[in-house]
Amino acid sequence: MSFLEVDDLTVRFGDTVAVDHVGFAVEDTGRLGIIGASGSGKSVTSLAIAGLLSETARVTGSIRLDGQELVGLREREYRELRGSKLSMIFQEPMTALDPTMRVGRQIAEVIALHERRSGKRLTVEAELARVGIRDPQRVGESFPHQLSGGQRQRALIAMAIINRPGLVICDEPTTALDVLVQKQILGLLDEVLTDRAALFVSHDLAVVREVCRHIIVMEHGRIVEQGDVDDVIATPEHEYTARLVAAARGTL
Ligand SMILES: Nc1ncnc2c1ncn2[C@@H]1O[C@H](COP(=O)(O)OP(=O)(O)OP(=O)(O)O)[C@@H](O)[C@H]1O
Repeated sequence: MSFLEVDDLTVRFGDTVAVDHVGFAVEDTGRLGIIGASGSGKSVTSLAIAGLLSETARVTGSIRLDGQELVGLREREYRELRGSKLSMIFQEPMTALDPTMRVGRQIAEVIALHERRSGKRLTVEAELARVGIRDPQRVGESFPHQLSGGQRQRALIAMAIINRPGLVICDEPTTALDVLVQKQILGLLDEVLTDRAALFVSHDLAVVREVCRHIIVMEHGRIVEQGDVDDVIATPEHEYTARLVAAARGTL
């Protein structure tokens, strides 16, 4: 049994089929890249797994995390799960962080939840240092707008791994960053995702290749190709994948 097993997942918004009979599996230290153009269903797939779709979404099929069925779970149960077994890292850290609260306090809140559950003591400074922040005290005392984009994303990554979740879903985690900082954050993700399962959503093939061995390619809500990332890039079988690879030439 894989750590994450998605079978026959379909998500509808009214008559729109956003995700169409999708299935894949991720082992407990595996990493799967989900790639595709805008509107192909990447985000809806990851939001379905995290239980963060709007109430208008109709989800059918099966999502099993560590053996537990998630489709049909109540919001309260999902919240419990998001605080323990799974977490998400989004594109824009400015919207994911509370602009009115110092970063250290936001991290302390997640730590408090974790300590209540695990009994383990953690400190804000150690958690910020874990994600490569060199001056954790200053960063902890800052408001989000006083930090660089890279520092904000590091703070969010710290929050996402405090509970040591078995699955981390990264949705375009470096898209908002400039190329140099993007490289650093990808290096950090590569490090912090080592002992867990990860889903890595991106429209950028070069980014996915940095961190994932396996990818699925989505178009119009369906998986049109999957396999080893280097094989897919070298010999794309689907015409849509070939176009993605051609568009990414020069960055691969
Ligand atoms: N809340 C919603 N209500 C109605 N339709 C939605 C909703 N969320 C997503 N969709 C539709 O589902 C489809 C898939 O969207 P999704 O956001 O998963 O694409 P994506 O591949 O992640 O694209 P992007 O890279 O732009 O984020 C799109 O046609 C989108 O319009």
